[in-house]
Amino acid sequence: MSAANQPTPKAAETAAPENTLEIRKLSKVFGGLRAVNNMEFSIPKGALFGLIGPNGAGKTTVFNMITGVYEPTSGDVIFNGTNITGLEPHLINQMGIARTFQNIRLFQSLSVLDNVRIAYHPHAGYSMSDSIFHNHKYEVKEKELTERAVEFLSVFNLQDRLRETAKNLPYGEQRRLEIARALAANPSLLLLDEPAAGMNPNESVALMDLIHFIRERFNLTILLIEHQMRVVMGICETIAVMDFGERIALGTPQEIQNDQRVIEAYLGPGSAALSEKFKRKKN
Ligand SMILES: Nc1ncnc2c1ncn2[C@@H]1O[C@H](COP(=O)(O)OP(=O)(O)OP(=O)(O)O)[C@@H](O)[C@H]1O
Repeated sequence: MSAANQPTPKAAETAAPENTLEIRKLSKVFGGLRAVNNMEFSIPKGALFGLIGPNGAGKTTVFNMITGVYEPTSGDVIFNGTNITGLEPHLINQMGIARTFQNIRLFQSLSVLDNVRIAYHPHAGYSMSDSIFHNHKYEVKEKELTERAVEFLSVFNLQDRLRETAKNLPYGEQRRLEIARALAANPSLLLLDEPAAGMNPNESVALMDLIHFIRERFNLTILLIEHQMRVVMGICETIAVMDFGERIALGTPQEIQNDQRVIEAYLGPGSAALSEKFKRKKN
């Protein structure tokens, strides 16, 4: 769909203004497979919200519908009171939603600095002809852009890595750089897809600190998919659990850990009853 043919975002009449994101009866069907079925949740401004579930539950498909990668089969995505369902990914990004990916996506052969400079470029403030003729305006704006990127990278403790090629960074630093790149677009909602995947326990703890830090520093609302339970339970205030495309539970980490359907989804049928028996025996 071209930008000119994009549906105009509509104000959603009933959206609660304090919610940054509302997912309403969202479904996605691939051929015969209902990957997401009537998914619903709301994320208040400033919250840290977790989306979990076994492999293939539909979590990434939800992310892809929020960010415009997939058009929902039905249902709505409301962002800051505006219906953004079906808009192109770049428009959704410009409106203030940024994401990271399950498999880190960086410009692997570029430097750390250039990875962030590229993310800033849509806001560079010079025209195509300024850049072709390398005029004074271009030089000044490029210098400003580099200074901003350096300052920004120091927030992520990557200031000593500016000239390093992205692919040569240790894994934990590549994750930090990916988050920095996403935040360079100045979003208000950040979607993190399995940020702790492949991390050792020390790196996971550092990541949890970083997520708390960026929420405060950049005034963010954060939606997180994560398989490492220690990370999800440790930082999320509310968690939605999916299984076979459906929401099977919603609550605080403590509520989720004790939910029978969640235990069965992760451990198999009958396991909730077994764990109850075990609890009673212990008592
Ligand atoms: N583009 C697609 N075409 C067809 N089927 C798809 C497509 N994308 C996802 N699916 C299917 O939809 C279902 C949900 O996939 P999804 O990737 O959303 O799950 P997930 O919960 O993110 O899993 P994981 O934790 O393993 O990443 C799976 O059965 C998957 O095979």
